[in-house]
Amino acid sequence: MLSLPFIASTPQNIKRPKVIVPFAPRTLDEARAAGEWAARARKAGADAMEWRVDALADSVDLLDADGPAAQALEEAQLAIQDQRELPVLITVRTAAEGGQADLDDAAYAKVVSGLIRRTQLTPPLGTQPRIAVDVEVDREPAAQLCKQAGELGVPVVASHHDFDRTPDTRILLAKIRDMLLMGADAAKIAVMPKEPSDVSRLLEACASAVEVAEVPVIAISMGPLGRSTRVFGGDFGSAATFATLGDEPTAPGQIPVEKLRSVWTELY
Ligand SMILES: O=C1C[C@@](O)(C(=O)O)C[C@@H](O)[C@@H]1O
Repeated sequence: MLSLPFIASTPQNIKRPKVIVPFAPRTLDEARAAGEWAARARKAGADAMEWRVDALADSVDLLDADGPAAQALEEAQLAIQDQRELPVLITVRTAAEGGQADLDDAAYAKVVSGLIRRTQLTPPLGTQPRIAVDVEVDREPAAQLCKQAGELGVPVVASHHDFDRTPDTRILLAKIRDMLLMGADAAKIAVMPKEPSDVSRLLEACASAVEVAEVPVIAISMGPLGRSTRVFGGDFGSAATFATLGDEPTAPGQIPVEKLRSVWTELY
């Protein structure tokens, strides 16, 4: 298994999942503030940041592998590394899964593959990878992207989102199994509950996946109804949770990182 420093992987700290705070700049100017933003995130208690590259989709061409978005990302990663290396999860969330990047499978493969290649070049020689890449398991090139990342030593957090419903438990577990078969270094599911039993079912699926998976599992129930999973998901084996840094949430139900920390400090 590849090391994935921003994901809790030992039973001792599982109750306090790692906190990943999304950074979603919409313009290159906003992206240039990444180093500063990372410093604030670290101070507020983030264990890692997620760079939502898809948020740039309206202002730059994500498909241009050597274009401004890729260069901004590289500059920003260097700036972030100066901030005592807050680990980064790089995500291109497609419109099909609630993101801003309206890409077909071929375009998704091109953008993510380009990021994997650049990511591999970014950490200074001889240091551990501190950067992982999100791969949506439902995109046709997912397996090929996981393979490429594995060959280049870039950890993959495979993901599946459903903003409309919580699929059957059988489907949730099959998604996680697909992620593991593709060689992902972590498996993440974020789904929308319609009723309380959807939330408990998601947590149950998480707990049973954790028993067999050899990599960290992240399970999130979104929206106000699913908020408990963002706070107490660790009790069911979920290895990480996403929280805001005073910015707009990147998914419904996210809570501020400071609030999350203070609840945990009181309870655990
Ligand atoms: O996969 C996830 C989880 C998430 O959707 C959430 O529900 O917090 C937020 C996204 O930014 C991230 O890529």
